[in-house]
Amino acid sequence: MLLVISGGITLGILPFAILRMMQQDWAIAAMNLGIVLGTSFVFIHLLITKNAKVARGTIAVLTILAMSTTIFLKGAENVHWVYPALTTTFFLLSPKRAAWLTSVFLLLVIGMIWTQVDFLYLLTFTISAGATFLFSFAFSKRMHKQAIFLEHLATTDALTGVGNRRRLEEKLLEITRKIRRYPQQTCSLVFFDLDYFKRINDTHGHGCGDLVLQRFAEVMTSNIRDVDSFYRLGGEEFVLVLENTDLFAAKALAKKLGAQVERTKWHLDELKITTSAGIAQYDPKESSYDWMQRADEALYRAKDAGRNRFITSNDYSTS
Ligand SMILES: Nc1nc2c(ncn2[C@@H]2O[C@H](COP(=O)(O)OP(=O)(O)OP(=O)(O)O)[C@@H](O)[C@H]2O)c(=O)[nH]1
Repeated sequence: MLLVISGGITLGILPFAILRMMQQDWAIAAMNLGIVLGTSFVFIHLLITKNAKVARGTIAVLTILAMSTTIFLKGAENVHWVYPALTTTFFLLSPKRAAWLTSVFLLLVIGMIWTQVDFLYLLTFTISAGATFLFSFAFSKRMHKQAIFLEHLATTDALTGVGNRRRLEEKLLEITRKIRRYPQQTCSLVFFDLDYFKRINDTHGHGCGDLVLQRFAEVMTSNIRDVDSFYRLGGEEFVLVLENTDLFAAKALAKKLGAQVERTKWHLDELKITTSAGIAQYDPKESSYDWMQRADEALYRAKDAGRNRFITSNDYSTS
């Protein structure tokens, strides 16, 4: 979308820039050229970095600058360009940033046309532009809230409230990018799985199993650092992401958490629950998928070795 907008503006404004130069209307030609350069930069930057934030900010600022310059050079008869500039800015930026930028813009425009129009025109313009500002702000705020809510729904496990597989994949992508850039940093993954969970469902019912999963997630999240994060991969399989933690420290923590789970009081006194874990430290040469595969393989080994075990990818030979 932003690629189309920036590419479209570049191609749309370029002929006008050339036309103005031929007409020797240098001020407008310079402004048009500035827009063309700015949007070309956005287009190329977006293609290379895929960073939409910079693109949104740059297009919004260019829009405001272009409209202000037009009104400054061509006078109050061009003041109607304020309305699309307001809605465009609220479309591109967060409600707060857009409100700041457009407030400054509106004050600037009022300052520029002040002496060119009569009082009634100025009043009408101020009220209509103010109303556009307010409705754009309210609309943008609502959209922003809904976007945050939808993002939360799409990345949260409904039963336990911890992040789901999608959020885990986003996190791993962020971490693998960071460690490839700074290879001295470490990060370890711990795949946790409740042992014989099917028996709990079969003996006490699915509802009891659900309560165990919820309590398990609570126990884990309340015993890790703020920088660590915990996710449900699906079923009774969970993943702990430990930043700045090597394999050795991750194994020690996994054991500690496993012991904590064993000591936990569940809603039924007779429940005794243990966990198994597979641990792998990130190797900058591998993909996040391969990293997860190694932790999963270690978990498989832990189950195979009798459960209630904590095994790292270095504890067995892969050859
Ligand atoms: N209550 C509940 N059960 C679930 C949920 N998701 C998956 N399960 C159940 O979890 C059980 C997992 O069983 P298995 O894969 O055999 O694992 P297990 O019994 O823990 O055996 P090991 O992992 O080998 O120790 C299955 O019975 C699933 O139906 C859920 O959201 N709630």
